[in-house]
Amino acid sequence: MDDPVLLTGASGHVGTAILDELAGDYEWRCLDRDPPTDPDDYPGEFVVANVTDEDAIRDAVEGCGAVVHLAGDPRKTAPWDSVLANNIDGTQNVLSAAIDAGVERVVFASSNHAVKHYETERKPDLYRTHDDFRLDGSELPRPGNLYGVSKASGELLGRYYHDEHDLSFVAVRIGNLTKDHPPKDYERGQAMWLSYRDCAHLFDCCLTADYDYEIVYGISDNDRKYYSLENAKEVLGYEPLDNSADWNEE
Ligand SMILES: NC(=O)C1=CN([C@@H]2O[C@H](COP(=O)(O)OP(=O)(O)OC[C@H]3O[C@@H](n4cnc5c(N)ncnc54)[C@H](O)[C@@H]3O)[C@@H](O)[C@H]2O)C=CC1
Ligand SMILES: O=C1O[C@H](COP(=O)(O)O)[C@@H](O)[C@H](O)[C@H]1O
Repeated sequence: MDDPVLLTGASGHVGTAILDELAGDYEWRCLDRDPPTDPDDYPGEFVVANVTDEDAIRDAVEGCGAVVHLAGDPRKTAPWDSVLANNIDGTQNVLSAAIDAGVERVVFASSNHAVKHYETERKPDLYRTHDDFRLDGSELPRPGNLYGVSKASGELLGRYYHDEHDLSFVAVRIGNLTKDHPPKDYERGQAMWLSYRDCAHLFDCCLTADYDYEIVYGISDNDRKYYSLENAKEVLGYEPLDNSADWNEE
């Protein structure tokens, strides 16, 4: 990817995990609604803008070859007015501007909460190693909250822009990104743990592989798991290094 990559929500946890490893690998254009404490902490240009601001997003995406779209309200308790504006309208603005600017691919931060109700009738067994139930990305969403509905909506917007405008789009249903070690005393979190370095590697794969429209799961190679990594491995070349079982905290 020679053209700039727009990274929305650059100041957050996922943005930090990506930039920690990949700051020097792309020409980044970072964007966040909050100004950075120190712009020198970020590679390239830093754009302060809200993804709900159509004109600002059109300017920000100009000349980019790809967008990694992370910005949004990440709270699983987020109310409808917030996810409607920040997550659904914001994603529509980003995708629409990307198409008009000729952007080739968009990588979208979706979530485990888009499919959380698959767990309802299977927990806690599906969090344990003896259970071989897997979601593989081909299933319909079953959101666990309005935040999950907004993430499923982002996936659907991507589907539309792929089919209508040939945009390469991948939705990464991120599990539980936690720095340094898996969540403690939390089986579900251990089953969907995503380490920082695996996160960066997965988004790197999303920026380099060839695909049309994909939904992949973003977790490390945990012994406990109920999300399949096959699609991410086969389509994107994802090779995770971490496994929550290595921490032996269960
Ligand atoms: N951290 C995790 O384990 C997971 C994260 N995700 C998704 O990944 C994305 C990033 O999550 P985190 O980095 O954890 O969240 P975060 O809250 O740490 O970072 C989000 C960033 O986006 C910015 N932002 C929020 N609304 C914005 C708007 N309207 N316009 C511009 N910037 C805006 C915030 O200022 C913040 O810097 C979110 O879309 C979240 O839903 C999905 C699943 C798991
Ligand atoms: O989508 C998200 O998921 C993670 C993990 O979910 P949780 O139910 O284990 O908390 C969450 O931490 C993050 O805030 C959210 O954006």
